Amino acid sequence: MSAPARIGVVGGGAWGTALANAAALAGRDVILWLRDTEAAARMAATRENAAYLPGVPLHPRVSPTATLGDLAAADALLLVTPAQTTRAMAAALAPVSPVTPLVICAKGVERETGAFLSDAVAEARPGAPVAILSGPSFAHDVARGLPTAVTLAAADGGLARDLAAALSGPALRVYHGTDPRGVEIGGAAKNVLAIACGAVIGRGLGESAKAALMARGFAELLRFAAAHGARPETIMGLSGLGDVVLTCGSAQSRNFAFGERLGAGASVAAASGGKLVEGAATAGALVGLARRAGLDMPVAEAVQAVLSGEIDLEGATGRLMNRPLRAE
Ligand SMILES: NC(=O)c1ccc[n+]([C@@H]2O[C@H](COP(=O)([O-])OP(=O)(O)OC[C@H]3O[C@@H](n4cnc5c(N)ncnc54)[C@H](O)[C@@H]3O)[C@@H](O)[C@H]2O)c1
Ligand SMILES: O=P(O)(O)OC[C@H](O)CO
Repeated sequence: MSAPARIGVVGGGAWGTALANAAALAGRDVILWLRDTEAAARMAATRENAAYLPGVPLHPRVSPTATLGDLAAADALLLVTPAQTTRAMAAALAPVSPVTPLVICAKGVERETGAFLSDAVAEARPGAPVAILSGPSFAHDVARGLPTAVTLAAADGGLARDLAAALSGPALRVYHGTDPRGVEIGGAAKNVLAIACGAVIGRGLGESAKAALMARGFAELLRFAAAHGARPETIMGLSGLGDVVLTCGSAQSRNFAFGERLGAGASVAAASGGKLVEGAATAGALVGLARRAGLDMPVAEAVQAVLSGEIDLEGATGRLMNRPLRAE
């Protein structure tokens, strides 16, 4: 494909709006679809997404809409609703734009089926090219034009290159690649690890413990990725290591903040503060995939055991610290 001129963004939360602004800054015309008609009208009138990105002006090239059919004019579609809704969104788009390339920007694994999002989307919308965009990127940073870099990968390297060029702008540098599995695994798994790191800080176990957990969690991410056909260099890049460092090191992350509140004694139900916590939705599916592949993922297992109420945080810490000693 040649570089797409019009980008459709599906989902008007924090990340969808930030990506819409970034694509507009990159020179694209952007159709931003929201499911809520009133919210779309309000955004069009006020030129601001007050619910998710207050104080950030919407770029003039971004047109909010609640009409799914408007997305038919787009040359590429970014899927930016929560991971657990990605399959349904892709299916809803099938009649509107059956072959338009889809870029999955959500981070997670399907809870019900254990499917990677690229497989879920391919099933829901066969025949349409699929790409993944992921990397260290807080919506509030990107929306304010602060610089970062992410990776966009697709099986078709030419498609990935064209899409990356279309979305790259003054503050968002989009690298391209041909390992979509590696990119999606990094984005999904780092959220689970960030919950664990947040919990360590919330319990007052210290920065040394957090660093040790991050490193061991990263080792299990590498094992998981290799067993699922991803390339190690992808995991060492922006969408793996880059996003682990960001998300596990900042209370700006919703996953980290959720873990931190759990560590401080909040219940699982209360700890999200009503925000989207993708790692909580993905932990069980990630652990299920690891078990099926015969992989040892003690950090992800500990997160899932705490979330399911099987053990408390003290029990999880004891379990991790008392594992048999082994070579690194
Ligand atoms: N916020 C970030 O910094 C950031 C950065 C990179 C990736 N992501 C990923 O992007 C995805 C979305 O995150 P977000 O931060 O935009 O979340 P958000 O909570 O800010 O917004 C989610 C949006 O999706 C909409 N939505 C929810 N369910 C829907 C459904 N069934 N159908 C249609 N729309 C629905 C909501 O109304 C809302 O507009 C997540 O997978 C997240 O991991 C977020
Ligand atoms: O706020 P979080 O934890 O969903 O993280 C946002 C992004 O994924 C960071 O790259």
